[in-house]
Amino acid sequence: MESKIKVPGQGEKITMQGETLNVPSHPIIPFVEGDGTGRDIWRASVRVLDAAVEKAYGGEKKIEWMEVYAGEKANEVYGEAIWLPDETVQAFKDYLVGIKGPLTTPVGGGIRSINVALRQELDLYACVRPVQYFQGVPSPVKRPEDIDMVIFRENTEDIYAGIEFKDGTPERDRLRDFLMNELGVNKIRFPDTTGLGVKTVSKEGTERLVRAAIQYAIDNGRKSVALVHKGNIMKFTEGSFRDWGYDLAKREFGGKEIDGGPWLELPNGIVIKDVIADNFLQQILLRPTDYDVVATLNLNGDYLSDALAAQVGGIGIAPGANINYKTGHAIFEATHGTAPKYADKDVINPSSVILSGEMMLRHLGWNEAADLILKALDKTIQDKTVTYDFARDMEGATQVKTSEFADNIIANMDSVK
Ligand SMILES: NC(=O)C1=CN([C@@H]2O[C@H](COP(=O)(O)OP(=O)(O)OC[C@H]3O[C@@H](n4cnc5c(N)ncnc54)[C@H](OP(=O)(O)O)[C@@H]3O)[C@@H](O)[C@H]2O)C=CC1
Ligand SMILES: O=C(O)CCC(=O)C(=O)O
Ligand SMILES: [Mg+2]
Repeated sequence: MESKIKVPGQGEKITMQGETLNVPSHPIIPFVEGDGTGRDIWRASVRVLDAAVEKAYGGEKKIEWMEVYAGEKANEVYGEAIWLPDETVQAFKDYLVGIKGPLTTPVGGGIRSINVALRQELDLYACVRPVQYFQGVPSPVKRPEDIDMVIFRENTEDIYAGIEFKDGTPERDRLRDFLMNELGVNKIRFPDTTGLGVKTVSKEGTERLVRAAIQYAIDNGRKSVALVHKGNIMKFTEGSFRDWGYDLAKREFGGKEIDGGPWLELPNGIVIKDVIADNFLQQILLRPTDYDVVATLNLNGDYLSDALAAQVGGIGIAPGANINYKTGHAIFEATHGTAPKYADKDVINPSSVILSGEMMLRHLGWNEAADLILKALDKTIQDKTVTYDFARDMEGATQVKTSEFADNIIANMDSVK
């Protein structure tokens, strides 16, 4: 099939030297615009990212953007029902670092998640979602400023991986019969209408995620890493996640038991602890300062990241990254989805993708441009010129469009520099 990707005439690939990224001054970075509100958000975000780089480096550095296609736009561009073209996956592999907007996944039947597929194809095992509060953002809790957490969500395993068999299919019948006849699973109801899913959690998958979380805590001077799980019920998946996490912290990071365990303290004072997921959900509302870096399984991480985002103002301001720390592959993306009811209305909050871009710039070592984005976004919120989601609960706010919000951030870069 003829390639639809136009490689920019200028710019170079980002490469990996050992375990370090080698970033040219004009890196080629693939992007997927995204479905639904992705279009408005990307249009606004790319202007903010380019302006930050231009203002921080005066033209010495520049991102050469390369559009690659996935989701609904891939169907349009390739002219058939192709959701994730091979050349898109290959481009993310070849160029190492990319960014994407949200992509639609139908509920029930239809295609499986392209977002999940990309994470699996590139083995982007850590989904890193920082949750921080920007002063002035309306929040449903009394002290949102107490929330400062970074979620490390395992990104390639668990029930989220989609090993499922629909009721009434021969595959479901075979798996059910195997469970009942070969493994003696006969104490639960198994009506014919049962759908079956498989939850996979491995030691290797757990260790590389927990290792990344602890390393992040060490590198960033954080206080604790909490292993969040439902290991009392799912003993050999979520329970093992907890046990393997503690073992790794002892073996590789010198963790010593506090008062006979299971909590540990690392030589630099970082506490490794664990908490059962339902309890965690109430504690983050009541005592968020008890939590800092969080390491958790895939589905828990999905739920927790939206819940925590709500506490600091909503998923409109919740960024993220999907990273493989060994290969250097990374795709940055917001926590939220396509929010289809707002598509093409130029109203949605672009902050999550802008902040995902900010994380990407920091990942490249372009901290000056990243800092500029944070400061300018902060000022824009302080000025109370915000999109509908913040304006509806912010006294004295002026509601602006997605594109205007981006204009204001760019304009504010000069005053905060
Ligand atoms: N990584 C990805 O690509 C993801 C894709 N999805 C997919 O997106 C589709 C829609 O999912 P859905 O469950 O509705 O979740 P969404 O995250 O798309 O939207 C849920 C609600 O969150 C609020 N919201 C979302 N984005 C923003 C934003 N940028 N600014 C302000 N508010 C925002 C809106 O709330 P309000 O109505 O209050 O204004 C919106 O109605 C599904 O197909 C799903 O699979 C979902 C999550 C991640
Ligand atoms: O892939 C999807 O459609 C949903 C993904 C999601 O909710 C997430 O990554 O947080
Ligand atoms: Mg989600």
